[in-house]
Amino acid sequence: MIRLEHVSKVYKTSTRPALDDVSVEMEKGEFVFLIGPSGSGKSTFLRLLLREEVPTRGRVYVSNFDVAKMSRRRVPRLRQSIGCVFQDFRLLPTKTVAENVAFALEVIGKPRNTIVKVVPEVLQLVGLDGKEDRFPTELSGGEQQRVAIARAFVNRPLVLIADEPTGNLDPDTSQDIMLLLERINRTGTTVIMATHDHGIVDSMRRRVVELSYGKVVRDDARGVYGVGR
Ligand SMILES: Nc1ncnc2c1ncn2[C@@H]1O[C@H](COP(=O)(O)OP(=O)(O)OP(=O)(O)O)[C@@H](O)[C@H]1O
Repeated sequence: MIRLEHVSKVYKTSTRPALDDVSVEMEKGEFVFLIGPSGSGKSTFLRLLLREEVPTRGRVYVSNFDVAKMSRRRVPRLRQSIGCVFQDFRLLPTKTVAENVAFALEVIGKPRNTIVKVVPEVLQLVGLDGKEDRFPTELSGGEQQRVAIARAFVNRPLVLIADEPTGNLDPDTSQDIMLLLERINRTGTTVIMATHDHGIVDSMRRRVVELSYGKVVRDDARGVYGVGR
């Protein structure tokens, strides 16, 4: 599903590689935590999957996309197969909950009758039925993240990338968001989550890929956040 082969990334303004000869493979349906200290390369890893950056060396494959080599014209198709969730939710403030989710389908040209059918379904899946007409400012942080997850998932992506999705949430709300990401993962969607949250990683016991100075220093099938720390 996802394969990086000897990937290095050196940003133009930097001498030290942000990623340094990374080779890793993730299967369809896996749940993978990407961990490591600030600056270790997690966001760079995720940006390469989305073709927001191209590697300096190496190959990146997502599903049947040769991400680094594909033409610019095909990039929107790649991005349609990857849903994204961020720490700061990134909702459109002037749109309601339902409109935020519908917008993700409108921009890729889905027909109206599909949109009116699937938006309520996904809002129910994330536990937001009854709140479809609220604006983001009228929601708690946890609810806003649910909207963001609904928006990321409504097009049934192959992969869901979550970059610190619980970074702005309290522990109980974080736990609820993790249950939701697990539920999405059970539908067969590969989930890759960058996080600094020890508690979540330790309680879920999923695959843990640890980066340090741009290198993969650990890859455990049912890992915890810190080994020997
Ligand atoms: N656009 C950029 N231009 C130059 N250097 C960059 C750029 N983006 C990231 N870097 C550098 O690349 C390295 C890896 O950064 P990256 O953001 O991937 O780390 P991270 O593990 O996601 O960190 P954090 O946990 O703080 O989000 C860092 O040294 C960072 O300063």
